[in-house]
Formats: sequence, structure tokens, C-alpha cells
Amino acid sequence: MKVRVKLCGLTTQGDIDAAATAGAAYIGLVFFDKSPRNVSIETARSMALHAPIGLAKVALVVNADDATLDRITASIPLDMLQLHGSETPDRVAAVKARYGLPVMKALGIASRADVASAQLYSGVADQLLLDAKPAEGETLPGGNGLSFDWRLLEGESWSVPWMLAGGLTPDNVAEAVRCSGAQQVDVSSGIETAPGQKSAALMAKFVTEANS
Ligand SMILES: O=C(O)c1ccccc1NCC(=O)[C@H](O)[C@H](O)COP(=O)(O)O
Repeated sequence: MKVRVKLCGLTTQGDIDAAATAGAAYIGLVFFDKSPRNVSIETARSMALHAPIGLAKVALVVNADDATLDRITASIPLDMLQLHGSETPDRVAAVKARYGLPVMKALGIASRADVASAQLYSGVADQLLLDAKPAEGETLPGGNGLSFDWRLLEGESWSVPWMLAGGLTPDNVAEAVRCSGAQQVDVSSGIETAPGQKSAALMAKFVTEANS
């Protein structure tokens, strides 16, 4: 089965072209002021309108309120919302109901207990994104290039689709897929030459290696 790849934190129309050429299934647009990958609503809209049909456009937000989500969803044609903060299952349900879009909840994994906590969202989120936990004092809740122990997912079954994320690169993604059993993977810093600077060559290599 082909591994579906989400390339996150794209910031230009050129990045969209490169993601489509590489064979990505999803692209992620980050709405978080402190991120080097943050995009304005205007930029995100032009990128989303530029994306070919079939490339799913995901808006990533962190503990966003309804006013923020209203602005994003009113302006940008989207296929999914990614909640990357400390949103509760009730908040996930409320966002789903208000916007009528599929919601992916990102969850930090560092222990078996975290895996059990992530399962609490499988009844409410449409997808889960299993990511590394940020280091203490880290500014960004994600996109830090940190991996978690993929063996924590061994033997786990999920009732909704999930993506593996955190510290994936073209060099380790094939092993990560083998070890975790992931059918979907997400990457941000592993396809960059500098924070926020995506590389078309690394995108292509990542998608190829994810399926090797
Ligand atoms: O990428 C960011 O700057 C970011 C900012 C705020 C919240 C989440 C963020 N990224 C999350 C992602 O979707 C990343 O793709 C995921 O955490 C994996 O990142 P990386 O380890 O850099 O591949």
C-alpha cells in the first residue's frame, strides 16, 4: 500500500508545485505567529487556490478560538483542520460541528500513557497525528525535528486513520514506516534547508523513501 505523505509548513506557491510534483497527499499551512512557517491568511488563500485538485489542504492551528477559525475557514478552501495545541476532545467535537470539516488532532507521544491518552481522541477526531513532545521550554509545539520511540506504537490498533510525525527525514522515514506500521507520515523540518525554507529535492526524496 502506498504511504500517504503530508508535507507541512509550506509557505509559497513554489512549495505547492514541488509538493504536487513529489507526490504528496496533503500539504500543511501553519497559522502560528511564532513559527518560521507562519503564513498570513492572504498568502495561504493564494497557495490553496494554486494547489491542484487532489492535493488536500490542511490548516494547522494551535488552541485557536472561533474568531480565528472563522477567518481562516471563510477565506481559504480547505480539506482539513489540524489542531496542534492542547485542545480537549470536547473542543475537537465543537470545531468539527462548527466548521463541517474533518479534524485531525495532533498528540505528543513520549510514553505508553501518552498512547493511551491519544486513544481518547479516536472517538471524536477524524484523524490523529502522533508527534514527538516538544522539549521543555521549546517555543513551537511542533515542527522541532524531534522523534519519539516508534516502538511505543507497536501492537496498537486505532479506529481512525493516523499519521506518524516528528523528526522524520528522507534518511529515516523508511525505517519509521517499517517500525511503526504507519500508512501516513508527516514532515516539516526534515524537508528544509533552513527553518521555513522548503527544498523541492528533499520533498521528492522524502516521498520516494517513504515508499521504499
Ligand atoms: O511547523 C511549525 O512551525 C509548527 C508550529 C506550531 C505547531 C506545529 C507546527 N508544526 C507541526 C507539524 O505538523 C510538523 O509537521 C510535525 O510537528 C513534525 O515536525 P518535524 O519534526 O519538524 O517534521
